[in-house]
Amino acid sequence: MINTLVLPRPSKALKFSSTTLDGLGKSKYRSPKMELTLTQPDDWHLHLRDGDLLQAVAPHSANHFGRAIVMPNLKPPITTTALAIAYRESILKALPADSNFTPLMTLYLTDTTSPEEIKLARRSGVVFAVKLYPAGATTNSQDGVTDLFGKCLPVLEEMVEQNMPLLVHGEVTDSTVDVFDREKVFIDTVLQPLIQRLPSLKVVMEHITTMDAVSFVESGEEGFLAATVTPQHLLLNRNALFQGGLQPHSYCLPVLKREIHRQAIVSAVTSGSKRFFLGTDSAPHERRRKECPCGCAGIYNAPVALSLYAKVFEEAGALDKLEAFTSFNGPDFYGLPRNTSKIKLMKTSWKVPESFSFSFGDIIPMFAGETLQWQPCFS
Ligand SMILES: NC(=O)N[C@@H](CC(=O)O)C(=O)O
Ligand SMILES: [Zn+2]
Ligand SMILES: [Zn+2]
Repeated sequence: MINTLVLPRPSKALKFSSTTLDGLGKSKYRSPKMELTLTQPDDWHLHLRDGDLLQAVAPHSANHFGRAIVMPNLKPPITTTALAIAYRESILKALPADSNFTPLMTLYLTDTTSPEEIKLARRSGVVFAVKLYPAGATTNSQDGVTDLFGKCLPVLEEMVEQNMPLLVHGEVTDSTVDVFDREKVFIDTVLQPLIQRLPSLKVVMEHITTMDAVSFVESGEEGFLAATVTPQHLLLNRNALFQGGLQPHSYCLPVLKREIHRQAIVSAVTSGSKRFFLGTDSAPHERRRKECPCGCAGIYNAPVALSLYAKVFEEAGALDKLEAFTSFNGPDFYGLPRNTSKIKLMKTSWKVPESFSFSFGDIIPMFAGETLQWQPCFS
């Protein structure tokens, strides 16, 4: 299925602009009028959290995405199939009544995860991957793996048996390694040896940030090695962290890198390669946990992600490649059916809210208060 770029369709566009676009009046509608019709996208890397945060953010993802790989780094983490089943139930309860959103659950790998747990996960039908957090690498990773080859080989071998993908936060945690080099060193010291040892293990390198990761993924076996890519790593370089002062809402892990890396990632995803697919890494934290002396890592992008991906592909002159990235490459890699429903993106200016306010606090979205050009809408 090829995505359709229709230009112009004035009457339909105006109808959408007045009735279905959030907070948007006809007066803001700009020419030339364009709309993109895409097979409904999925998000292959999402943090939905739990409790109040889950209630707050689940509708944003459910509005735009059909399915999402839900990350297991809760406190305490989702380390068993039983916990994943219970977490899935609470996600389903947090969704709007008419939502068809499907959470695809993951297990948090630890030094003590058993091969039997992988069998249970596969049999459950609701767990679709296992997530590797090197202990100490990122938010809520303290229970992660301390020694992958020393502690986890039997589990990884069982994952090969069960055709269960390993999703990887690809950074070393050695404090003597420069924070901007941690992804590259992880590729050289962990991922390369892992793939050599277990070539039939399906591996997704999550939220890639460097040209080194691009080359590594491109050199792997298609169908066995792939990567998710976030809006922030496509649109921002490390200057964004210090633009006019310290910018906590641009801080995520792996940290933003140099412009040359951003460009390599843009080239990779807009090339049409099947090895790269949409994973927002939308990672909400309450404002007071970001704007504080030791602010935590994570960017909340669920409400803006599709607009931002469209912007990247448009600026690269590759809108014809957008749909494969948002809607085909992910399910194809996971061996799941592609979605059949469609969504539309309208080329129209809209302002990103400054914040989302809830009784428990505020969440600041990526590009808060800025004007974007593509807006998802539903007819
Ligand atoms: N990306 C982030 O900066 N943070 C994520 C964890 C992760 O994906 O590494 C989070 O859970 O907040
Ligand atoms: Zn991560
Ligand atoms: Zn993440």
